[in-house]
Amino acid sequence: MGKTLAEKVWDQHVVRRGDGAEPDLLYIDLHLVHEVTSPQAFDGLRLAGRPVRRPDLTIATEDHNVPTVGIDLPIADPVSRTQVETLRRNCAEFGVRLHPMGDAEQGIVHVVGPQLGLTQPGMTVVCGDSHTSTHGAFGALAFGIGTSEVEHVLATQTLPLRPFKTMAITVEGDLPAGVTAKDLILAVIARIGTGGGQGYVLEYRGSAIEALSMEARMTVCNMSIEAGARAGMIAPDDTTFDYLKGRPHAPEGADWDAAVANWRELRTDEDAVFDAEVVINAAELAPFVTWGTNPGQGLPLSASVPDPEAIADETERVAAEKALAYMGLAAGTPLREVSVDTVFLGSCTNGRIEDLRAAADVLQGRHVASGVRMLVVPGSMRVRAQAEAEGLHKVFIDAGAEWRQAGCSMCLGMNPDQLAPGERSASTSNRNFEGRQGKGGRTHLVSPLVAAATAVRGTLSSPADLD
Ligand SMILES: CC(C)[C@H](C(=O)O)[C@@H](O)C(=O)O
Ligand code: SF4
Repeated sequence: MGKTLAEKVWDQHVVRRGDGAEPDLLYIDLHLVHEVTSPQAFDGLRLAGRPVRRPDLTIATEDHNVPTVGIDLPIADPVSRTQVETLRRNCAEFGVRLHPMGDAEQGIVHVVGPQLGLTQPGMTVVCGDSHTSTHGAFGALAFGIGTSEVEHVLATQTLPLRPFKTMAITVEGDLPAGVTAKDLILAVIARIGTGGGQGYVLEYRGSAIEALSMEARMTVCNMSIEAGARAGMIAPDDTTFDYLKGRPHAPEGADWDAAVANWRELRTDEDAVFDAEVVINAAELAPFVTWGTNPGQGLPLSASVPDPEAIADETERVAAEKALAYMGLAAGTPLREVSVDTVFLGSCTNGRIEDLRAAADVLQGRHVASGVRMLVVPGSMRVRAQAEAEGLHKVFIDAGAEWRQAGCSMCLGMNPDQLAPGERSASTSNRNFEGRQGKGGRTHLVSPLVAAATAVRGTLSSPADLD
């Protein structure tokens, strides 16, 4: 029987087979590190007197706790400052490459790896961060790990793991105009639920996936974790290779040719069998927004806030009632009439250059509605520099949006970028949990196109509503 892409990558990395009784021991090709989940791992190494086994396969960046204004000043918040200073000390002591605040390569860990060409097809990639699934867009097996696993990888460059199940998410057809990768993945999560992917590696495939750009593929894989999956993957193809070629860490010359030849083998075999399969018709998708407090509580923008009474499943009904109470929404309200205070464009889901271009395109010659604040936070300093080279920052500033430095920012509000209690945002990030963007803050997950149109109209909108 043939193998799936995930199984191929897995098999190529087994250092020792556990044969069921014990987990397999897997070799890790790339370990990404940030300030939130690494301090105890470095402490553990220090206590045991161990070095970092492969500093050359380990790279750190400051992202979660960094402010997005005044980055030349000391960080005001003592907890954030300690986190960042601890990462700096640990990286210096253990010889790990770090991109600190202000550095040209600093940014969100999942934006930095791909843009440097560190993330490559067929690799195993880990990070103490759930959205490591992003890197699966390159055909890498990439997943988040806990802090004790971070320590294990730092010490040994391996990880004990039990095999995952595999699920194909096959999306055929063409996405309608104005429908993006973000809408696609929100629709997938609404369909399979936030627990639907549990225990699985998802492989996104089909003509709609093949047609996506590399950055759009990252948006899709990024949110695999929001369906509960361990990882999401897409088979590498010419889109992948074109994106990688010439990046700082991509192979060169004959090594490049050899690498591409190997990467072309990284496809699910015709006769491979997935443990589960979901089929989606791209032509039926529409701009999607969430109305609730988990990423599966989403609907097309043209719909209305659902009525919990009409939900048959008791658990879902109770969850919907609770979500609507928190979100301050009444059943039956058209989603297009929901007004927001804040628009956040950024995060490892939608903080890349194509996302900024898409939003700027909508904002060009328009203005953010009065009473609405819009934060534009590039996913990395490199994205920021590129946007400035293209003049996108001018479009944002002229439209009345705030042009910020790179980081996670309002995606989770571990820095000063937060919603006040009761405030409502349209956000291009990936989680709408209670309090995620600030205590009492209410989050609607949207695409960059919807974010920009919403900023202009002040209510949840798509660019088509602006004509
Ligand atoms: C802080 C970190 C551990 C966390 C994650 O694992 O995802 C964060 O990035 C998030 O998005 O909630
Ligand atoms: S941008 Fe958001 S989801 Fe991504 S790593 Fe940062 S906090 Fe997590």
